[in-house]
Amino acid sequence: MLLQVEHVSKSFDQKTIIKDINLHVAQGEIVSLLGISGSGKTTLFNIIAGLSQPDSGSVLLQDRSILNQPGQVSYMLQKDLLMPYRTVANNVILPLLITGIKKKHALIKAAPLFAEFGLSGYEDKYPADLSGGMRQRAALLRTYLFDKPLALLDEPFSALDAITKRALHTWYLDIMAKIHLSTLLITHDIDEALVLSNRIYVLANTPSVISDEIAIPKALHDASEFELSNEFLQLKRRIIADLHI
Ligand SMILES: Nc1ncnc2c1ncn2[C@@H]1O[C@H](COP(=O)(O)OP(=O)(O)OP(=O)(O)O)[C@@H](O)[C@H]1O
Repeated sequence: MLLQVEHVSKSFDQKTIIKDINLHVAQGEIVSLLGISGSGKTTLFNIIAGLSQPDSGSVLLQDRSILNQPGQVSYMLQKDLLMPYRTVANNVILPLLITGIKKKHALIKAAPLFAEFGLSGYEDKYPADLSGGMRQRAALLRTYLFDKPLALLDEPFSALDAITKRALHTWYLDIMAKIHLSTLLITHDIDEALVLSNRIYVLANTPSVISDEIAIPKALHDASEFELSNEFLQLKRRIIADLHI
């Protein structure tokens, strides 16, 4: 198993936020953690990223504990956080520069990926020159270049308008089919979770527990117009019931 989160609990100021969380991500899977705002998604994300310590429980990456060890997984935050004064290329290659690769070599290594990520011709532009969707693609490319076994994406598409978001979902599934980046995706968007994930964990109740786990069969994703199908609606109803909304 790539990632195993076992019996993780965390409180702030004597208030338990997440309780006895168990989840896993297998190699190549896209798994969503779905919960309403304030349910503790970011709290769990920070624990997996090694930025925060749980009160109890363990986090294993490839069978090795990564508790309190930042830098073991790559992550992308809600806001893309590209540096405004660096060109797109210079933003994207940061993970390579951090590992000591020379800028010239980093640019050579990243060059073919600009086309893959739909950023050809924008290498020398600045983040402000890009659309919101392009900025998210650049941030995702930067996350990918961290070259860690697992990527944590915290609501990567939440700041986008509905049409751009839908286009980016299609793009995301295409690129994932090529790069097979194992991903734990945090979202509060039920449709997004259903469209993008192999499996979904629903975070609900107070304190938050994993209240449901839903596998989306590949055949459903492959079907045309999955989003308009009865199966989609049934799964959405189930999640709405899980979330008590
Ligand atoms: N460092 C902290 N100190 C005190 N309370 C905190 C801290 N971090 C988070 N919390 C509390 O934990 C709860 C869960 O917050 P968290 O950010 O994990 O939720 P979330 O599901 O990611 O929400 P959103 O979708 O709005 O980002 C909130 O009530 C928040 O106020």
